[in-house]
Amino acid sequence: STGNEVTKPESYDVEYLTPVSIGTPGQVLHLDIDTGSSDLWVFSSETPSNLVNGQSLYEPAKSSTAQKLEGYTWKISYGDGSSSSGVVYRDSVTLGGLTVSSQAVEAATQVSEEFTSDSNNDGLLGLGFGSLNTVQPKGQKTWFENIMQELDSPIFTADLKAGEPGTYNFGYIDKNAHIGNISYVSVNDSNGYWTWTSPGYAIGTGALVSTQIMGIADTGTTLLLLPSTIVVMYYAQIPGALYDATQGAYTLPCSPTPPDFSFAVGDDGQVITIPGEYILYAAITSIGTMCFGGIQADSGIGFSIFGDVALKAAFVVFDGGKKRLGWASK
Ligand SMILES: Cc1nn(C)c(C)c1CC(=O)Nc1ccccn1
Repeated sequence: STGNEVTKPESYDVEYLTPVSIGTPGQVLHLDIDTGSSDLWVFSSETPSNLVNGQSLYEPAKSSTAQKLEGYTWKISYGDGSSSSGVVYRDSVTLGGLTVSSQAVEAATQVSEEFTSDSNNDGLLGLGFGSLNTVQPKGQKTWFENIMQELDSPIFTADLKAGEPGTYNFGYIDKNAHIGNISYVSVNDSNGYWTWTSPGYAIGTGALVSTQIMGIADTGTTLLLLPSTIVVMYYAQIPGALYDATQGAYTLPCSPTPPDFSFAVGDDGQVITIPGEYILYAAITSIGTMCFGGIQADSGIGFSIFGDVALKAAFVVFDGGKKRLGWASK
């Protein structure tokens, strides 16, 4: 089988939300598909109402196929400081027309302020590796791990776009969605992430700098987080760009358009180029002259993060069968 689903960007492309149907009859929630984590958790009837702010709720009591996993709990914290926790059900979960009849659905009984204030985000659907799942006493498989063997090919693809809806495909590669070859690189899943190594980068029209950048392909992270040395080089090319200690981030003039940023993939010379305009995020001054930078340092994380800023410049194949990533321009 194969499937596909549209995913829509929130403002400034900070996240992409995808309709997912849970339970019988189906309860449609809009989830943040996140290749950087492996829990499927949702706002629910068990989320204290003072922590709910417009989100849709999964109500297991209204699903004839919901089964409570007694004594099972989960608790997750993300690198940006956000967190959530709760209890666990098993229920039917349909994404892109593909149904897993017995998927662990983690109902939140606690969510941090970042999630409460994100009104359109009803939860996360992790597409990392199962080893990252936080359910106790027994870790649960992701939706993709559960559907994989039904798929024509054990893969899914991400085609995120700047300021417009994109697509997640399951089980097949849409040749019309990319331009030129797909370059594949091996993935090291030992830390549960889609971890790969880029052999280099280029700033604007500059020459490729050969250096290894080890990072994760993470649809659930907004920005491109890179080694500080590279980030300093990038913003040094932009008059007026500066590190804003108050924001704890690099900022740059909202105009003119900043230089493109390219990263290499594989040993066949494939390069993904991020247009400079993708690097301009929200204006941080009321007079709107300085903008938040889409490239920031990965300091303290231990690896780089190829988040949405990078992913929306590419067609990306997440190959669960061969544990590899495919990158193509589009
Ligand atoms: C790992 C990491 N360190 N730091 C500073 C950041 C921003 C990350 C990535 C991260 O937190 N991503 C995320 C957040 C919420 C939901 C899903 N993904």
